[in-house]
This record gives sequence, C-alpha cells and structure tokens, in this order.
Amino acid sequence: MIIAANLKTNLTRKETKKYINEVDAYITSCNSSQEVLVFPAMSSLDTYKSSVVVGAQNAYPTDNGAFTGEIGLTHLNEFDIKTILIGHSERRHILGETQEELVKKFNYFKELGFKIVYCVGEPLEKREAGKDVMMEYISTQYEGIDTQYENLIIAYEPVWAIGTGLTPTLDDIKDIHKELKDKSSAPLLYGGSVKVANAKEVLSIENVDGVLVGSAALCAEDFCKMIEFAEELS
Ligand SMILES: O=C[C@H](O)COP(=O)(O)O
Repeated sequence: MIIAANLKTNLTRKETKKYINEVDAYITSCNSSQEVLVFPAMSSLDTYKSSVVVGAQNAYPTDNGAFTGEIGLTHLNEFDIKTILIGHSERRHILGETQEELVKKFNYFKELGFKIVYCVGEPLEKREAGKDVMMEYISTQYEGIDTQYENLIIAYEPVWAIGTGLTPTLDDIKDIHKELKDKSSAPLLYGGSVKVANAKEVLSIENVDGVLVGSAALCAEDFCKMIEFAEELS
C-alpha cells in the first residue's frame, strides 16, 4: 500500500529532518514493505538518506527562470527529488490553479518520468447536488491527464473532508473509488481527515490502495501507526 504524508505548510527544516528520521527508523525496525511518501514544505526539501520517498508539494513546470515564489526542476534535481504532488485541492481552490495549468505541470513532470500523485475531489456543493453532478465535476479534473501514465498515483480527496474531521461513509468511499478505478487503473489513495482512529477501516475498503494524510500525519508516531495498519492488511 501507499502511505503518504502531506506536511503542507508545517514543520521547519529541523523538525522535518527529525520527522523523516523517525519514520525511517520505524520502517527499518519493522521491515515494512509499504511505499511511504512524505511531502515536506518547500524550504524543508533536502537530500534525505532514508527509506521514505521525499516528494515536492509543488513546483513550476520549468527548469528555472523568472517565476517569483516558485521552484523549478533545477531545485528538485539538487535533492534528487523525482516525486511530485499535482492538483491538490488547496492549490486548486485557494491558490487558483486551473485545470489547464495543472495539465501543463502534469505533462512537464510526466515527460521527466516523475512519480506524480494527482489529486481530485469535489467541493461540498457538488456533493450536495447529487452523485451525477459530483462525478461529472470529478471527471473534469481528469481532462487532459494521461490516466495510463505508468508513474501515476491518484488521490481522491473530497474538498469538504480535508482538515474538517468529516469523512464520507465507508460505503461512499467504496462506491466512488470503484467509479474512479474505471477511469484509471493507477493506484488510488483516499485523503481527507484520515487519522489513526479511522485509517484501518479506510485502508480495508476495496479499491483503496493507500491514504494521503495531512494533519494527522504531522505526528510521526501516528503516521507510523498508519504504516503499521497497512502492513497488517497487506
Ligand atoms: O493532502 C492531504 C489532504 O489534504 C488531507 O488533509 P487532512 O488529513 O488534514 O484532512
């Protein structure tokens, strides 16, 4: 299974190093076979010698250049980073990234062979408008995306479940994941208020190949517990 931590705008460089070391020590001590990804804040990217795969939360589709506030391929290459998160709801909805921009970013990193964790998910009003509207909305987030890309991982994250403590029912997750698997056979993660208390049942759902965790992953011990659950279920 794939257990991923999105640290968002949290943890300093020093704290991130400690975090990654703790997770690495756990994986090594129990000889875990799970694929563990960690996406630190931009300023905490570094070369970590670890069994944890470190990825970027974002980068601009360029080698380098005049793109104030962004980092490019050169900066990722410095730390040998080959994994990137694209389409996270906070980038879509707070930072205003359009599908067109995301497709550009996707294609740029795809050409370079990056592992791409591509996020999709509906806001509350789309969910409340009924299943057809919701699935139609999610479908638009697949437009222009090569769903057959071999290094693709998809994360389904309902926007209203992110950081709210709310989650869809287990049946809802099962149902949506089944439909999303028809769009792409890539590993499919669930994200949105996953925590130690619900991770095991979420990971047990058919067509859930892992989880993408925000807030609850900030505690290394809790994140390791989720890795342990995945190991038990594998
Ligand atoms: O990328 C992770 C998601 O946004 C989930 O965040 P959350 O676990 O804090 O709800």
